[in-house]
Amino acid sequence: MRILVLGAGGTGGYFGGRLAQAGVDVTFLVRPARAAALSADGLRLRSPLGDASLPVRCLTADALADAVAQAPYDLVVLSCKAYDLDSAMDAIAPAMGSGTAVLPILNGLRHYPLLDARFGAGQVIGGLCFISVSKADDGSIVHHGNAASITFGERDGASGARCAAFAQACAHAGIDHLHADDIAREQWIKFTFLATLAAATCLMRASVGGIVATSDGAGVITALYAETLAAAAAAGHPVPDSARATALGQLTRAGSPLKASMLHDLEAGRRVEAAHIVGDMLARVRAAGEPAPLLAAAYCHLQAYEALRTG
Ligand SMILES: NC(=O)C1=CN([C@@H]2O[C@H](COP(=O)(O)OP(=O)(O)OC[C@H]3O[C@@H](n4cnc5c(N)ncnc54)[C@H](OP(=O)(O)O)[C@@H]3O)[C@@H](O)[C@H]2O)C=CC1
Ligand SMILES: CC(C)(CO)C(=O)C(=O)O
Repeated sequence: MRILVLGAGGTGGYFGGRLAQAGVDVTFLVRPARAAALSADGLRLRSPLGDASLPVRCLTADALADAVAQAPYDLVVLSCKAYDLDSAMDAIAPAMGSGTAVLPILNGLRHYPLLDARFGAGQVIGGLCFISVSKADDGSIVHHGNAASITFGERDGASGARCAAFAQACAHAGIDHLHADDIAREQWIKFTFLATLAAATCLMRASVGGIVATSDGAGVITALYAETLAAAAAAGHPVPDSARATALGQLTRAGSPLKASMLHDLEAGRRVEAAHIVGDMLARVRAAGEPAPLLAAAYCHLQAYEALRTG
């Protein structure tokens, strides 16, 4: 399977790097500054699952059409931030021939209608990932903790040769993965968990452990999670009881250092995916006719942060 990974930041750098390390045919589609750094230093991973320093193939958008003419890609793994989606879709467009699928691993759901409109729903696989990872100032990919998994599946429920081939590539690279038969269910389990985590940790500027150590912290997080569950139910994908229990356990664990990647971005003064994650969840709960005062407070806070950040 020939794979093109858009972006060599946290998630794309980690998963693409692990695939490349195992000898899978991977090329990174990156912007010029990242291409220069990757050509000079290779891709460096710092991870509890093993450090690596790898020579990797990379391309910039202007060279993609020629590369595709020589040999098309089977799969494009999309790992940009949501606010870069338009430019990322422009960049991958020359690779999106009729036999090429795109697998987004972004958080949230709002990118799917946009990808469908641009490339056709049949070419868009459902995906998500669980990992805590970032690109350090020196360009290396720093993985925090041991979790590093990808979940993917055809959105029409078909078993699909392309997902099977990607599952095989992940297995070959030792990447924890789930080829899901109901990807919408997995997406809603992740989206409700993540939107709660992002809203709570960004609003309180604290880890889960820091929040639940306060007098009402666990109750606030539980109430936030309940707001998001209403959106999942209204979408026809209610979060199963066992998944709720697991999520709430993680969201209210005493002493937990867990923070959303959005809080890491916020603490570093970077742009955040506020509209894509918390704002979109809020809109979905409201469209379902349910109250969402805590999501509204979190989204208000994030918008105020963005306004201050951009001056
Ligand atoms: N980080 C994490 O722990 C997790 C993140 N996620 C989700 O994954 C998604 C990606 O996050 P993350 O990997 O952290 O983001 P990063 O910002 O670390 O990486 C995104 C990369 O995409 C590149 N990119 C954006 N637009 C283009 C373009 N047009 N052409 C080429 N490259 C482009 C950026 O390049 P450049 O450097 O040039 O700007 C950047 O390196 C987000 O939706 C996030 O919420 C999900 C789970 C965990
Ligand atoms: C919750 C987590 C860490 C899981 O991957 C995540 O997706 C994020 O913080 O963006």
